[in-house]
Amino acid sequence: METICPIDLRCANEISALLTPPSSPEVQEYFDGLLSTRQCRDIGVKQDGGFGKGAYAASEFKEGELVLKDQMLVGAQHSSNKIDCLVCSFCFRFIGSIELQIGRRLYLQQLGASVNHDCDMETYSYTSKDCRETDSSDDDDYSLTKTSKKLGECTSGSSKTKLPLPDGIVESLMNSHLMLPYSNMFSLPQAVPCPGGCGEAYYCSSSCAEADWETSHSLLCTGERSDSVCREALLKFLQHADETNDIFILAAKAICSTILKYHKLKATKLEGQEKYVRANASDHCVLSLLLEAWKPISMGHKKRWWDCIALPDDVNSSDETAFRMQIRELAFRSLQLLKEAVFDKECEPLFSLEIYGHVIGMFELNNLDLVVASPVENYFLYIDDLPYHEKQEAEKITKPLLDALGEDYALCCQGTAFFPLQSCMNHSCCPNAKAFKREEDRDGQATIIALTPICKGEEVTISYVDEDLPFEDRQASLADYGFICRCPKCIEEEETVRES
Ligand SMILES: C[S@@+](CC[C@H](N)C(=O)[O-])C[C@H]1O[C@@H](n2cnc3c(N)ncnc32)[C@H](O)[C@@H]1O
Repeated sequence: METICPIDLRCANEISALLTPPSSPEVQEYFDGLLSTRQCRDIGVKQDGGFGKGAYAASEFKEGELVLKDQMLVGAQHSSNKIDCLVCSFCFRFIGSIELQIGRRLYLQQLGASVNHDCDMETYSYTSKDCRETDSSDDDDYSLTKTSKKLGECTSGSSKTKLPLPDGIVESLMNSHLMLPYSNMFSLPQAVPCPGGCGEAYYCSSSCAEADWETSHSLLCTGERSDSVCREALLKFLQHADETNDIFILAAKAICSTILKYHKLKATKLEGQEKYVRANASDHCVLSLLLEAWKPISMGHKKRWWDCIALPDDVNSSDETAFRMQIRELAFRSLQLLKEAVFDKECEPLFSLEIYGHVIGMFELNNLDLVVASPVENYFLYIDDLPYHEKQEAEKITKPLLDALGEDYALCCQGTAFFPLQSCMNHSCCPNAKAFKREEDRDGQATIIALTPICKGEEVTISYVDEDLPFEDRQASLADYGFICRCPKCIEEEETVRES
């Protein structure tokens, strides 16, 4: 495919440095540092097992034991899920109050914002065939990767008739005039608005607001105090991502966090220098600092998005080249909008299509569903469990709300996130660990539990696909990750298939 992005030519050397896989000692040092900050017992990341990096047990694990709780490096709530719940834009905790969560949902429902939620819209043919996202309430495991949503794909999809409420109820829920019985048992952090004034991002605390601002939101905020170059272009970029694939928002967060980190590193470096050196500091890219800022992204396994995305079922294999070209053009359109919005001359290589494609590809190959359980569900369950008289009394108020909300009355926060340690885990069709999202683990983190006893020194493996599928289906699904599985189960079943 010919080059369509001039930055790819102009910054070829820098791009090559950014995409060079880190050395083994660098990998070791980075992940050892990360592991020291995580809730985990004795695992390590090594780069030698034949499939690139892998995670290894540094001591024994018993069946059912927690192997790792990993925090996301970068994550985003699905655009379509934003009407279902109000969560902290940085840590994804539910915020406001039970009343606000219910009132806001009903208000948006009334506005007809959930019109797209009947999932009848035509699916966007550019997105992965494997948008295997299921309703998380029915599914206890994380699904690895392919979490980007198709246009019109929805999280709330109840077809059950929702009963309307009398006038004024929704408003009084939203402005806290109506207090629901027992809701004080489920208090949520107050919603802190974005300091940039976008009115889009809310937080559970000022520390989350500050952290998000410093990490990437100062560049991606559409408010008056935004540091973006052009707010109109930013709005266009966000709209384009909403309409096509919200994985672009994740890629923008990764690029912006690298830019902000680069400038912080540069400022720290200049701090100790003479005044005239600071005044004359060039605005040329200091590659060593850009590489340092890029380190967390450099550690992720990557391929170009248009090379690794699975061919959708409705695309004929004879049209594969044209399809991949379209995907690349879609990414280029998104990149152009992002560039107009937040371009930074010193970090120009980050705006090359090569880098953008690899960042999106990294999310495509590694991401897990992000799931945070709704406190609204717990609230209604609590009411349901009350002693008979208290329940009857409470339900005079809560029952009409439940009826108005419909059967998907308490949807989880759903999104997609990159978990750096979990993403080092290789696949096996007979895995010894599993990424769960049990009720108690729906907190936005990736929870890895031992499925079998794991010995010291053994590789920790998870299954990227449903390991109970027949051999051929498993291999077909794994082709999306660009490898053929040669685990003992596959070798055995391959022979059986060949013999039959
Ligand atoms: C989520 S990453 C796992 C970590 C990866 N090995 C790394 O170096 O970062 C997934 C990629 O690892 C490789 N991989 C994982 N499991 C494998 C297996 N059983 N056989 C061959 N390659 C595997 C494939 O390249 C796959 O796309």
